[in-house]
Amino acid sequence: MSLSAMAGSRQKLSSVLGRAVSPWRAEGVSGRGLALGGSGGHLVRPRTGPSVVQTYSTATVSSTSPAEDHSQARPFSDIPSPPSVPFFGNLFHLWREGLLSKDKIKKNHILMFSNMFNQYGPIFRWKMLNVEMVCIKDPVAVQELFKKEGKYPARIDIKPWRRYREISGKATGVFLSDGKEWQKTRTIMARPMLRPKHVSTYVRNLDMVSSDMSERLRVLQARADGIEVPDISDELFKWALESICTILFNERMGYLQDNIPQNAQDFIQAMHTIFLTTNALLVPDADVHRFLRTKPWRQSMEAWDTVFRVGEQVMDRQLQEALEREERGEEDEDQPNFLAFISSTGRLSKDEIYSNTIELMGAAIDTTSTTLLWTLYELSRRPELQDRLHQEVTQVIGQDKVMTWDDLKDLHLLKAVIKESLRMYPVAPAISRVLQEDTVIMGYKLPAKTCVAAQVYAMGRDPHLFPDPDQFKPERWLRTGEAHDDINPYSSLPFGFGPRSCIGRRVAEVELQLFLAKMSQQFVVSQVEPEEVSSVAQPILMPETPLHLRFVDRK
Ligand code: HEM
Repeated sequence: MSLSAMAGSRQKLSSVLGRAVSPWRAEGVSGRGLALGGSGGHLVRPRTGPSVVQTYSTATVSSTSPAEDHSQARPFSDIPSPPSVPFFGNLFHLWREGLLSKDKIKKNHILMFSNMFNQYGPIFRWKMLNVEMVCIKDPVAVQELFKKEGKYPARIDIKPWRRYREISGKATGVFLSDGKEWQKTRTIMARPMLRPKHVSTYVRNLDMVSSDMSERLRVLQARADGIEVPDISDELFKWALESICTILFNERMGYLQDNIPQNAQDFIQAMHTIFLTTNALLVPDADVHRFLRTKPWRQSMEAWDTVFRVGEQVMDRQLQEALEREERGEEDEDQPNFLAFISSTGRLSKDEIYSNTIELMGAAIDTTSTTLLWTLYELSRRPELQDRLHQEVTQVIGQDKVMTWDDLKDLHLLKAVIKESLRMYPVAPAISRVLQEDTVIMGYKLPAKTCVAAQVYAMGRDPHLFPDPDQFKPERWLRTGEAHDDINPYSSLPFGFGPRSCIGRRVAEVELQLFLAKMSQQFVVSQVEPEEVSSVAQPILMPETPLHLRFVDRK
């Protein structure tokens, strides 16, 4: 398919680049709706109708409709909370409990949130200086929260990231914008990112990426002479960057090799720095760090500079090459790509196109690669599960065939493995919404602007919601599984929910499916020294210690 075929409302490439060339036309894609459900017809998926069976039973107050009655609702101050003092809130209590030390903060998805639910029940509030939050882990309440998120759902403000845009004059992309601006951008980007018709066209290129990745693993394993593949997370970061760039630009970047361009390495490193400094910058407030020019502030700002510098270079080159091809009258694009599509709509400025594309590059690396890492870790502990996966993949795809979108639909066990991995290790341990109006949740009156966090990690590990929550059991997601009907779909929402949910969900799922299918065809993965690995949230949920994995060829 040519670039012209991807174009929308006749924007000229010249209007992105400032030169005169022929207009791009749009492909007419119909249908609507976001990727709310799982990916396989045989998997349990969130339902949007009335609440499903509530399996959580420790709620001290009713969480459903009667409580919506504002007149009967209890005041905000009645919500259980750790001991608090005026202005400082729970600061001293949390400090006394040791939850604010650098090491403990990383474990707070367990130490603070999971434990406080045990202590206070399925809803509690906490406050530290200017940050106040209500945490919930009742799936029915989570469903209520999303139902009431309003026309322009908003997450908690990640101030340091937003400040960078303000200071540098860069446009705000879909992740950080709110209100009408968010809605406009989201509507434009949802088409190439979420519609199956678009996403299915990325499969061919992504299949090549996963084949190359398998080859790379084979080479690295041979070099390691039967011992672990060194720096497996670094390899997965490169895989994630190669995958997303293939989707965004329809071009292979060549990142699956030993020496990748310094720019790409800088980009990956800068994204890690941005995540690693975020928690520190939120307390007491990003502006205090800015005023004092603290180390995390400087590191974060430099990292954003790097992300934009590299991202802009990549995009300048992509647009320039596209322009030159058009000027030569070449119709050499037989695959759609994201950049061509959003440029062609004519509804985003060049700065907005750049910021949004760079945000997608950034959002795609640590999320997808960490999910893959956790999945490999769990698979390495279940050789019999790997055999069943191998069987499924060889039955559906065979040994060498190029994988297609239709093939992926039939990989039910593989999809259940990914769902289970995300239940136990959700990249984002919590998902927040800032209430747009006064709202009653679980029988309490919450004023507008309250930040409510659905604690995804805590729900995923709740034995009332998932029997044996610390056991990796993909079977629970299969229709043939014994307990699947009891799973409340709102109890595992690793990609969030509703119109503000992860826009990269479908592409992430396809990338993971292709990688894991190829890997199951060809390798058995094992841990060099089997060991338990625990998680840290920084703020992405990552393994606390490096994983030592070995990939043994099945041939
Ligand atoms: C396993 C991989 C991934 C996970 C678990 C994940 C998870 C999430 C979550 C939890 C959110 C917040 C949703 C909400 O507030 O309801 C989110 C938002 C977002 N994600 Fe992902 N993500 C993944 C991969 C990706 C990829 C590959 C991309 C880019 C291609 C991406 C781009 C974004 C963007 C742009 C948003 C903000 C959307 C908006 O505000 O409208 N994510 N993601």
